[in-house]
Amino acid sequence: MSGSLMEEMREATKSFFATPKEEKHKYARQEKMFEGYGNDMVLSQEQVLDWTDRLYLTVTPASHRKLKFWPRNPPSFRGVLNEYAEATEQIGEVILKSMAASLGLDENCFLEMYGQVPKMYARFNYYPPCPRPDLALGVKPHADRSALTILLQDKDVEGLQVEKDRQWFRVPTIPDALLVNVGDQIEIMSNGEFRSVVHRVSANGARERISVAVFCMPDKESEIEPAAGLVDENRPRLYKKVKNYYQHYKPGKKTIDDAKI
Ligand SMILES: O=C(O)CCC(=O)C(=O)O
Ligand SMILES: [Fe+2]
Repeated sequence: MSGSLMEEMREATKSFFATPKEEKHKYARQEKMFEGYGNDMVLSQEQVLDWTDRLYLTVTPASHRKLKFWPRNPPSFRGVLNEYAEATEQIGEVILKSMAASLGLDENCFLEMYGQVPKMYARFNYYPPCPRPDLALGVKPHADRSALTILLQDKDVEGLQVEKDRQWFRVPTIPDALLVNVGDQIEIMSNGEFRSVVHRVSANGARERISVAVFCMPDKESEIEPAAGLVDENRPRLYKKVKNYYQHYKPGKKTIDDAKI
């Protein structure tokens, strides 16, 4: 993907979040629905909210788009997102093939489990400056329920952190790079060879930050499970067969634990 397309996507995202709130509310998500503009879905009174505003859209297949949630302002938004989605889809495919091949599997092994109608959702994240960054997080620790997440980070402002060995490590911003996170579904398909990464976003006292996460997902009718080539007497099967995994979310729990044998 060209650096200029990344920059156009960042600019369109910033411009959307900078429009007046009446404009953004035209795309507001309905209660209990994930698609549209808003913030955290409130599932309990004790819930601590993330310090962020979001816009959540289905981007592929094009026939599943709900255009009523696609911003008209800035006017470039829809065209840029369309182009960005096509480029991202191709990158996702190349990475899935390479990941399968790197494990000695047929390169189409993961793609075949993806089924007929793989999906991509885009989540546009806006993190306003936070008066008490010591008390809040932009996004709480979580692992993505996608297969892969292709992340376009802010060009200037850091915030993302990944967990390894019970420690948090900051992820630097690299202007012309996309960051690819392994999600839960690749962990399952690879029988744990690739691990879904736990990550969070810190709050920033001085500067706003944006990011665009594209979640790549198998068809919800498709069953996914550890690839047969990765299971033998020395490598026991670690995960069950799952379907429509994205909907398995349980607040406060690690979704992947449900899939473990
Ligand atoms: O803002 C970021 O860098 C990460 C956002 C994220 O983890 C997500 O949207 O799932
Ligand atoms: Fe995430």
